Amino acid sequence: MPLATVNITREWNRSTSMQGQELPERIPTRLYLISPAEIDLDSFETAFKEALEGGDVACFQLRLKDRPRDEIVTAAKRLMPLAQAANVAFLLNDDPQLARELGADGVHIGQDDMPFKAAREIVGANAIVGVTCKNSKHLAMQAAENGADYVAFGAFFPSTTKDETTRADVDILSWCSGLIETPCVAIGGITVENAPALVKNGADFLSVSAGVWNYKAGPKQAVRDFNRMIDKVIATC
Ligand SMILES: Cc1ncc(COP(=O)(O)OP(=O)(O)O)c(N)n1
Ligand SMILES: Cc1nc(C(=O)O)sc1CCOP(=O)(O)O
Ligand SMILES: [Mg+2]
Repeated sequence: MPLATVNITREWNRSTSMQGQELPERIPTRLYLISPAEIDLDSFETAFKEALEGGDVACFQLRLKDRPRDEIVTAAKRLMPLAQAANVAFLLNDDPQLARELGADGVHIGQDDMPFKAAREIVGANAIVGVTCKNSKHLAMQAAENGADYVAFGAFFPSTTKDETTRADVDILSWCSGLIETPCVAIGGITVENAPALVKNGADFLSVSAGVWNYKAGPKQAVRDFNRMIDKVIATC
């Protein structure tokens, strides 16, 4: 399985403070893009290429909900090479078996999907397996103990992409980044304008769909503006 060289890990840079102690510096939060639930492949491929041209993106998740398998396969075969050529991890939503068959870099599973251990068994130790934890510290600790590569909290804001969500508070991001090594992903209605609080509170990744694909100035400018916002916020941390 071609594994993108992107590591979903949180490493701490170290710098020496004035008093000579070592202080960890924040690794900048990174973007994790999610496809719309339904796409026209030709026009989305154009938008996807534009987003990748806009700047740093860590991951992309293909999340075609309730679409025929052959449509998902066709989209993955078109989009995955673009992602991996740009060193962006390509994840599939919901379906570990299909992720493995497609040679994806990983899979995202929620609480109503296949259990983590079964998913890990299918995709193997080298693939990325992320887990939805909504607003639950218990789910996050359980996923981390099981070996999840990231835990996803949300929704932090109302989402136009997913109807049924559980509201999460930014405190869970600072709790997670202060307690567990597993990287934390923030998701749900995230925009350039409302994301600073998520970055400030320790989100390792911002998982965004409409905030990029529906951005007024286009997906390339969206990625650029998200990264500029992240750099600005991290500089003040
Ligand atoms: C990064 C990320 N976080 C959460 C989700 C939601 O997953 P799930 O709860 O399984 O809901 P669906 O996306 O399957 O509708 C996600 N996909 N990605
Ligand atoms: C896929 C997904 N999961 C969520 C959760 O709360 O678990 S919110 C969501 C949709 C993310 O898209 P947008 O950035 O357009 O809100
Ligand atoms: Mg799911």
